[in-house]
Amino acid sequence: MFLVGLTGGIASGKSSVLQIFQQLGCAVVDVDVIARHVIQPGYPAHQRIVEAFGTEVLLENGDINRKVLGDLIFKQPDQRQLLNAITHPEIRKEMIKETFKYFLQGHRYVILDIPLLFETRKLLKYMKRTIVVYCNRDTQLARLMKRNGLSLEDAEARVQAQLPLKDKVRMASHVLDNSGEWSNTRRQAILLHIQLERSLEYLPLRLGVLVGLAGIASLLYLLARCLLPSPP
Ligand SMILES: CC(C)(COP(=O)(O)OP(=O)(O)OC[C@H]1O[C@@H](n2cnc3c(N)ncnc32)[C@H](O)[C@@H]1O)[C@@H](O)C(=O)NCCC(=O)NCCS
Ligand SMILES: Nc1ncnc2c1ncn2[C@@H]1O[C@H](COP(=O)(O)OP(=O)(O)OP(=O)(O)O)[C@@H](O)[C@H]1O
Repeated sequence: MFLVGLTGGIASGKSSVLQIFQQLGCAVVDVDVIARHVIQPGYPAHQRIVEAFGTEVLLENGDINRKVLGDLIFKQPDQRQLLNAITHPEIRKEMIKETFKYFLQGHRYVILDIPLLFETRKLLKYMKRTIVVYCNRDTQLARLMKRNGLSLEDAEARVQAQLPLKDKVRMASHVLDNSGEWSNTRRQAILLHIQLERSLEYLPLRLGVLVGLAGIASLLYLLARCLLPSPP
């Protein structure tokens, strides 16, 4: 198995592209979904967020008020770092669990949608390939304002909380241009999936595991022969 990191800018179309890969039967991990999960009431990150940001970031039912917390962290880099320090370790633990599950199921590759892959860089070394979902800045802002009901100023603050998309494009091994029609993006994603499915990059890890298992089996066999009495 090998890992493919999918990233891009806010509202550039990562989740939409991830859905295509999922429909094609790929193993996918969505970090935004995990990020929502680990800050639910009862999870350690929830308590730490309340300790750090106060009860003002809570809704009446105890859930995190995403709008209030978002407005806070997208405009203040120090607050953003604080939230990242609380949430990212919890997110990474869940990602590892989900990825390992796919490994056991025998998938050739797993696509992980990691919005901040190039910003935090912690997981970059584990990615055999990286995909950036790109769209031009005006389209990005327009889609973000429409989807989240944001003003231009708030949308720009969110875009600026991340590395410029053009820089991410330069660092990627594959780029999917999602500036145009949806059908066009879909075509690009399908072609990339075919390419990834044909890749032999899954073999080293699979062979490594097989060799390891064979080694353990041989050891157990030798041990059994030494310990068990030999037949008369
Ligand atoms: C601040 C929160 C509550 C805002 O929630 P909201 O529903 O408005 O946004 P959502 O979670 O859907 O995220 C949308 C996008 O915002 C961007 N984004 C989210 N968090 C961050 C961050 N800390 N820094 C930069 N960009 C971010 C990503 O592109 C993400 O895909 C939420 O994003 C959050 O808990 N963020 C911290 C966890 C995190 O870093 N997530 C990003 C993936 S590691
Ligand atoms: N090719 C497209 N044409 C028109 N609208 C699109 C296209 N691609 C995505 N969108 C719309 O743009 C918005 C952002 O897309 P999406 O949620 O997939 O982005 P994202 O990168 O996952 O966002 P985030 O960073 O916030 O998680 C959505 O409302 C989606 O429906």
